Amino acid sequence: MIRIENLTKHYKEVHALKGVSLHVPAGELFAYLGPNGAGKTTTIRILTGLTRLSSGDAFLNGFHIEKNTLAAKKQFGLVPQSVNLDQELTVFENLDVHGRLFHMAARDRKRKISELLEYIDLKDRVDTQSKKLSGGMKRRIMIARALVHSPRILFLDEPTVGLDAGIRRRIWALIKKIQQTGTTIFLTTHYIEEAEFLADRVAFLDEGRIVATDTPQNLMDRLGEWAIDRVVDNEMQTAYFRTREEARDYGSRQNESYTLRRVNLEDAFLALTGKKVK
Ligand SMILES: Nc1ncnc2c1ncn2[C@@H]1O[C@H](COP(=O)(O)OP(=O)(O)OP(=O)(O)O)[C@@H](O)[C@H]1O
Repeated sequence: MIRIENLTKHYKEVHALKGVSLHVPAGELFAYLGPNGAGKTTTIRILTGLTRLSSGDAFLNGFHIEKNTLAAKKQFGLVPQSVNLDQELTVFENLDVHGRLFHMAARDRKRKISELLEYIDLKDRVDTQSKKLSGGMKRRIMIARALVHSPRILFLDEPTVGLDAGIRRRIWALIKKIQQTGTTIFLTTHYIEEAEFLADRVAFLDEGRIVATDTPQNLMDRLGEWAIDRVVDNEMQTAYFRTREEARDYGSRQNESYTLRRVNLEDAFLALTGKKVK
């Protein structure tokens, strides 16, 4: 559904993408994970026609993004990182404008908007001015807006950035629900637990290069199941183990106090790049 081949992007002397290739099959929820500046937004901007690529190819549902732009643009909905609803317009008007851009008939727009507001549990806000909504509601409305024209692919750029933990979980539930309708979802995040919870597969992006692509479980299994953290000479050191017993045994032989915990995706990223995601 999404195919990227050897994609590069230069902004003058900055090499934001240095040859990214990946394939996301239909229906998959794919997370693109990396620290600030890794190139996540640049990739989404290229795929959605907001920035031109420097070299390489990219296809959405078989349509080349620069040779068959119009058809490619119909394949996706985009939820950008920052809130860009028209604050003066009502919820209905914000969604309706989007439907008009895709030349949907008035009756179809009305039906689809009502269906989507029901789906995201905000039907009672249909006539509310967008500026009166909470941050979490605005995010849900932006997701609904991206779905008005029934795209096959949904791009979510940091969909829960700045939201508190409870609201973040609500958005996660909505994203899972959308995937269950068969939509392919491409999500960027620097919240490790978001990728771990949501994604079928994850790509780790570091300085414009993909360093690993796999399921969250396989990426973590490369290290083991248990980790021991301890502070040695003011530095955190982590050791990995297959079993809890091995880890406990190791811990009991150390002079310092230690913390025993399960391996997470952050460990996998750190092991591959030497960096933390956050
Ligand atoms: N318009 C631009 N002009 C020049 N450099 C840019 C531009 N947009 C991005 N960059 C640079 O390209 C690199 C990748 O940026 P990008 O925004 O894609 O990263 P990101 O992984 O999305 O980070 P974040 O999590 O902060 O959004 C960074 O070094 C950034 O400074």
